[in-house]
Amino acid sequence: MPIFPGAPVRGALTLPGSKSITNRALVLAALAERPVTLRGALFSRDTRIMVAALRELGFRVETDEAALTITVHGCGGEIPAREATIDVGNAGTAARFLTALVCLRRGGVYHFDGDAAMRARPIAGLLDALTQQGAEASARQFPFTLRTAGLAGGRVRLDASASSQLISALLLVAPRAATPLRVELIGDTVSKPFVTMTERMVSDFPARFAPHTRAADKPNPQAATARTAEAEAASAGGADAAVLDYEIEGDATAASYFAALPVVTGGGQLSLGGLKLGPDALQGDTAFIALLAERGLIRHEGRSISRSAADAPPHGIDADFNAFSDTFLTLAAIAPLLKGPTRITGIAHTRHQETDRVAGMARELRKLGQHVIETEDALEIHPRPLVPDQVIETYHDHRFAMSFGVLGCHDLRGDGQPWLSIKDPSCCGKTFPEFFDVLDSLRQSAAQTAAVS
Ligand SMILES: O=C(O)C1=C[C@@H](OP(=O)(O)O)[C@@H](O)[C@H](O)C1
Ligand SMILES: C=C(OP(=O)(O)O)C(=O)O
Repeated sequence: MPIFPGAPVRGALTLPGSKSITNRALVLAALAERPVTLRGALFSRDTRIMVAALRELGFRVETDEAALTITVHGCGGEIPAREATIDVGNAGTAARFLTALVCLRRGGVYHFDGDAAMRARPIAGLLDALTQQGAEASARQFPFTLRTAGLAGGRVRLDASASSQLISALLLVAPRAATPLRVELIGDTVSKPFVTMTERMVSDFPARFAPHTRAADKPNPQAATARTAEAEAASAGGADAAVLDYEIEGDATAASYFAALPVVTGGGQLSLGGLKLGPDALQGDTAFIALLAERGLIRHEGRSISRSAADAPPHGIDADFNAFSDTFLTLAAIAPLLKGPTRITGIAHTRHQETDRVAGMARELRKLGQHVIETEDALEIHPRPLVPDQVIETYHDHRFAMSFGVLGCHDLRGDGQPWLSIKDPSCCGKTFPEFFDVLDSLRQSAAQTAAVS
């Protein structure tokens, strides 16, 4: 698909719901003792995979895509289906969170598989930890069958150096273990803000249960009191009042593309609806916007991102992206337009994501004429004149499609004509199905503004 470049963007857009928050909230709601409605939920391939899997496991889940709501009828920590086949696609969150979730059931048999890419993604560390709790896995990567034994709790050793999602998976189910689960980490932790997000969501979720208590076999006086209070509130307000609401933040990783856009189109101003900032915000990926603002590439005030044609030329950035690595591709893709080299470190773990992102990014940038130095953990991009008329390979990775989609908005030849094409742009459906429509409508409104002024 050719990308049409645009004039300086000006306008407002609403971000889709966060993938990470939606998929965590779906799991927490499935574990809750009363129904929860997620509002502003993301509807994309990754969240549909999670919804389908929860239904496969016997949970009642109602979706209303027009209203962006999903209502989950949780089963208080029980997993209804004793046997199920679960397809996790290429959704890391679904793959890791569901593997841990099913282990709450004693005597269950669950068959897991995913896309070809998922068969190469890390899961062994989590399976090893769950094995310490009595589960038996037929293999140490997808596909595998998991025979489950419930979660007894106690000490569990976990190697999560490949992905923070392995930690989050255990943290989401830990409060439902029969006794406290103590996770001892072996090796380094990557993507730390996502672990904090999990901890905060587990403790703040509206339909929170009393930790380490299974209603059926381990009554706890405190939990019983909480449940009675909830039941009274529900009967006083009628059936609808029993449904709790949970608001999903706009996706901060998706926001990175629009934060980069004014740099690419030579200025403009965008308002990012749904972006949540401040101490209550859950997503560490907002650090990307702060980084661009701090280094003078954009101005940033609340939800507004801007850049004026009169601003100093944007310079290359040297930064450690370990904590917000999904956004490194956004910066790497626009690095050819920056003055001087860009150096991105802390990204070795992204070699095991949708694709080997470090190698893939180096390959695509070289195709565009850039001088790229690739090491295990880093990329150094030295800008060179862009080579037009290239087709960007996306490797089934939404972030390649969206990042290079943003670069393509730069009017390289100054004639408003496409100079870059994206192969398989629909892979952005993993987290942001409407991405290219939003980009196109911003381009059209920028063109109208340019024609009027
Ligand atoms: O927990 C999460 O929601 C995520 C954690 C990160 O993965 P890793 O911990 O594998 O880096 C991130 O890249 C992914 O998009 C979402
Ligand atoms: C790494 C990503 O996804 P996943 O949740 O599949 O790990 C991502 O969205 O960039």
